[in-house]
Amino acid sequence: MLPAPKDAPRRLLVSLLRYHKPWVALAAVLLMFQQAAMQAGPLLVAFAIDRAVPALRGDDYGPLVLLGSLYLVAAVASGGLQYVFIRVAARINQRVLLDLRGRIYRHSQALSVDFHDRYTSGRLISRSTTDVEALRELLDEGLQELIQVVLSIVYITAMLLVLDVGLGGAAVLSFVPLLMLVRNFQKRSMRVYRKRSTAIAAVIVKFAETMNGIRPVKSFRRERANDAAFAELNSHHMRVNGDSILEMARYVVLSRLTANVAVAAIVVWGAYRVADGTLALGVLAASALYIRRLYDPIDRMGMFLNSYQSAAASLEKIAGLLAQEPSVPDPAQPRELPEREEGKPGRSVEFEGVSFGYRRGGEVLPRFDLSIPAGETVAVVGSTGAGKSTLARLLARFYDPSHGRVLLDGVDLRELAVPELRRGVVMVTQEAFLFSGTVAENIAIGRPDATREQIEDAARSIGAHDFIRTLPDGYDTDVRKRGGRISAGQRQLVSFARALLADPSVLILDEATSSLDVPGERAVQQAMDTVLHGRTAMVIAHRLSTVEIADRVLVMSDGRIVEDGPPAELIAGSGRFADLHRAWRDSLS
Ligand SMILES: Nc1ncnc2c1ncn2[C@@H]1O[C@H](COP(=O)(O)OP(=O)(O)OP(=O)(O)O)[C@@H](O)[C@H]1O
Repeated sequence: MLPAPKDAPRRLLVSLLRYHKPWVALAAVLLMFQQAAMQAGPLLVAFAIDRAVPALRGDDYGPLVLLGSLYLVAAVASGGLQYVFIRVAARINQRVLLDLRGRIYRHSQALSVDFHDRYTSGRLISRSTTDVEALRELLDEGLQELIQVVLSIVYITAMLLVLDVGLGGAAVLSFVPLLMLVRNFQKRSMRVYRKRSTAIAAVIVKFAETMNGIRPVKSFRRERANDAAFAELNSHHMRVNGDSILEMARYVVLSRLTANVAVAAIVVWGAYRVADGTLALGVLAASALYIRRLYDPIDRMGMFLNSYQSAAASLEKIAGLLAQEPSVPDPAQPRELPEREEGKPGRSVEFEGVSFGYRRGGEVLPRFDLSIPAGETVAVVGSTGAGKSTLARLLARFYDPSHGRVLLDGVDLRELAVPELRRGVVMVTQEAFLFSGTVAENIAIGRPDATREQIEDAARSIGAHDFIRTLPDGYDTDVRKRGGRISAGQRQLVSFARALLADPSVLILDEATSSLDVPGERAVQQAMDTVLHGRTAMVIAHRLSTVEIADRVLVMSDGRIVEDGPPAELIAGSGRFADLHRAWRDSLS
């Protein structure tokens, strides 16, 4: 679980309700009047028995008619107030939930890549679905229950004391064991609810992971193994859920038993006193009704505690998530990039005394310096795990270096204003991800204000225009609906068109490892030439043809740059790259 300050859940709830203070106050006032109207009933019964019945014997109908009318008015008022209250409460609750879901989304998106390396999307989905749902239950039912319970206890105790101090006092005393039960239930159920929230998150994580990786699942025939793993998580969730129901059942049974014993004792005592003549019959009848009503809320208190504990466990998790700070924060005093000279291609990049390690694990890139002049295309090669992607991610500022600085035209990336960084450096990743929306929208992601003409121009320059036109709705084809029809090579072309339109000064390209058919490969190669032209570029190269168009090659091994020079020079030498190049050539012949 993510760490959060101890009172973070409470503070989160308060901050969510902060904007709705007047409405919360109105809801509280409505409930106060509603409860007063509701609790007037037994008192009116006492008057009816002790006053109206004797008056009736003297043919005086007045008191009975009055009491009957009052009873009716109280019942109608109670119902009417309850209706208005429900509407007000729904208004508050829906807005609070809207706000919370929005906060979770915005915050999760703002957190840095290293957070998402650790915290799976399944867990995030669980936070914004089941955990928000737990809060909804608390707000929709729980809080209303709580206020009603507290108010009815206060009103009823006051009524009982007014009717008869002895009976009232006895009823108050009987609350001591009940409160002890409540406390005990609260402690035990919190543990269970924490476990339950984790268990349901595990179910969702497994689900999301399987469906995200459905292709490898199919190709490795993982269905059975996954079914077994899922069944285990699913039944664990069921067991933990069962535990929470048992806790509730235990509480309900014990509290009812205690309440019934108390009612019996008080009624027996009251009956003796009526027989003695120290208590009026109407007062006993009203007291018995009130005492029943007094203990009724104890069950409902259980319901409230149930939803409260469940919501508290969920709020704890949500608060933990919201307390996370981005590890790659926006600069406090953002700096602009210097004006670009007319005709100068791209911007210069400088890694100055940089070293880096991921949060989990040791140092991946030991201290190094690297200078890339503006307009240069650098191909980075090396064996798997050598640190090529890590180098690229530092330049894209997915992570900040542990030591040293990465400079763009002399400005530290950490100080660079966010829009400048967005325009300055763009990374095209291997998977060429397409978002839901049309092809045109996908191309325009880096420049939302682009006109249709500019979008089509970019696609044309990349060589994607012809295939896009053959799609069912051309540029307006929804990529998710037709996702299956856009091949890997075409997806890459779309992502190149996107990069070309965004027109960054520095382009980082993680070349796809998956090989395409020969025409597809050629099209992608040409598109790459176009997109790299006129800017500074870093390409993680997996193809010989890519290396050959680079001005310079960096060979990486174990996080170090072991060779650095123009491709022709390195090929002619006797180093690692020359070996690699020979192997490549051999594989082509
Ligand atoms: N998110 C991460 N968290 C922790 N360690 C990581 C992370 N990403 C990469 N590493 C580690 O950093 C080292 C360098 O990885 P990197 O992905 O930069 O290599 P690469 O040269 O790009 O490899 P490939 O060609 O296979 O993509 C590896 O040892 C890897 O295990």
